[in-house]
Amino acid sequence: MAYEHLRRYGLQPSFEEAAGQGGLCLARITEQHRDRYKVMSEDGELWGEVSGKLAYLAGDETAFPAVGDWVLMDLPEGSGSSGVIRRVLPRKSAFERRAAGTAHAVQVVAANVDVVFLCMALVGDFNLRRLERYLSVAWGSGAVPVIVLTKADLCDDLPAHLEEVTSVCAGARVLSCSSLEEEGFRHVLEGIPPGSTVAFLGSSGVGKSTLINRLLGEDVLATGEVREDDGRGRHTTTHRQLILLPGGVLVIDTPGMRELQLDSGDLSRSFDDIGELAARCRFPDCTHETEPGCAVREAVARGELSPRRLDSFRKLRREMDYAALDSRQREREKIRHMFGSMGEMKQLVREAKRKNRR
Ligand SMILES: Nc1nc2c(ncn2[C@@H]2O[C@H](COP(=O)(O)OP(=O)(O)OP(=O)(O)O)[C@@H](O)[C@H]2O)c(=O)[nH]1
Ligand SMILES: [Zn+2]
Repeated sequence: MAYEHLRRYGLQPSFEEAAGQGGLCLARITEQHRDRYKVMSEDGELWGEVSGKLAYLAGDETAFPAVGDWVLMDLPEGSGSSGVIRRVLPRKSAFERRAAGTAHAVQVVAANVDVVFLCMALVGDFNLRRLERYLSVAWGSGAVPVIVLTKADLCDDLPAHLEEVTSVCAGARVLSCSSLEEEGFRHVLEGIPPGSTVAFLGSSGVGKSTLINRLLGEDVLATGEVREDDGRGRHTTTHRQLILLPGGVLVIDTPGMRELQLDSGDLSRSFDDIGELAARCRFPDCTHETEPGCAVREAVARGELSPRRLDSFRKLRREMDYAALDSRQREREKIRHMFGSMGEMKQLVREAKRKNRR
C-alpha cells in the first residue's frame, strides 16, 4: 500500500489528494530548527530547507512550514538525507501566535492538529474565564477542543468542578485525569483514532509534560533522547516536536505552542449561548452594551445568562478587537469576526425557520 508509513504519521486522503502526482516527495514536518526542518517521509527521516521561491513568495511567516505541516519536497540526486521544501499543503487547522518582539508577524506554532486538549488543573490553576479563552482559541484554530482537568488526585470536589466546567464548555467534551495514578490518565486518548494528531494547551505547571510522558511510556521516552548524527556534528535531540505515541496517536509539542498567546480565537463557538441570544437583538450589530432591544441584556435581567459570562465575553471581544489593530491575521479575516459570524448565525436561524415553516 502506498504511503503505509506516512499514514502512521497522520496522512489523510485529503493531503494525499492535495499532493497530487507531481513527482515531489510528500513529507510531514516533525521538528523545526532555526532554518531547517526535520521531516518524515515515506522512506524515513530527512532534513529540509525551504526553497528560495517559497521564501520569496511568502507573504508572511504563516506561509512557512510549521510542525505538523504536510509539505512537498525535492530530493536532488546525491543529496543524501536532505531536500528542498517547495510547497506547504493547505492546513486543516493552525495555531498561530504573534512572533516574539514583533507587533505584526504571526507565526504558525502547530499545524494540522485534529484534537486540542485544553488543560486546566483542578487546583490552583482552575479558572473558568481562562477556559473560555482557550475554547475561543481552539474553535478559531480548526481543531476540536477537549477539556482536560488535570491533577484530579488533588481535588476533593470533582463533581462540583465538572459541573462548573460543563456550564461554559459549549459542547466540548470534558474529562478529568491524574498522571500520578496508574489508571488515571489513559482514558484521555479514548475515542481518538490512531493517526490523529493532538496537542496540549494550558498554563505552565498544569501537568502537560507529565501527561505526555505518561502516555508515551518510559521506554519510548528514553529512545527519544539518544544522540544523533545529522551530518553537521553531533547534537542532542532534546525531544521530538511531533511524537508518535505507542497507541498510534501523534502529539505536537512545540515550544511555540507552550507560549501561545491568547490573542486569536472564535468567540461564536465558545459563546454560542450569547450568539443565539444575539440573533434576537433588535440591531444586527448590537454590541450588547447600551442598545435598546438587546436580547442578551434582557436574558441577564431575567437571570437566564450569568452577568459574569457576558462580562467575560465583552472583555474577550475587546481584547480581540485590540489584537486586530496590529495583527495581519485579522486583516486577512482568517478568524471570523464576531459580527460576521453573528450575521452568519442569523442567516442560519432564518433558514432553519423557513425550513420549519414548509
Ligand atoms: N498531584 C499531581 N501532580 C501532578 C500531576 N501531573 C503533574 N503534576 C506535577 O505538576 C508539576 C508540573 O507538571 P508539568 O508536567 O511540568 O507541567 P507542564 O504543564 O508541562 O508545565 P510547562 O512545561 O511549564 O508547560 C510537576 O511537579 C508534576 O509532578 C497530577 O496528575 N497530579
Ligand atoms: Zn444585544
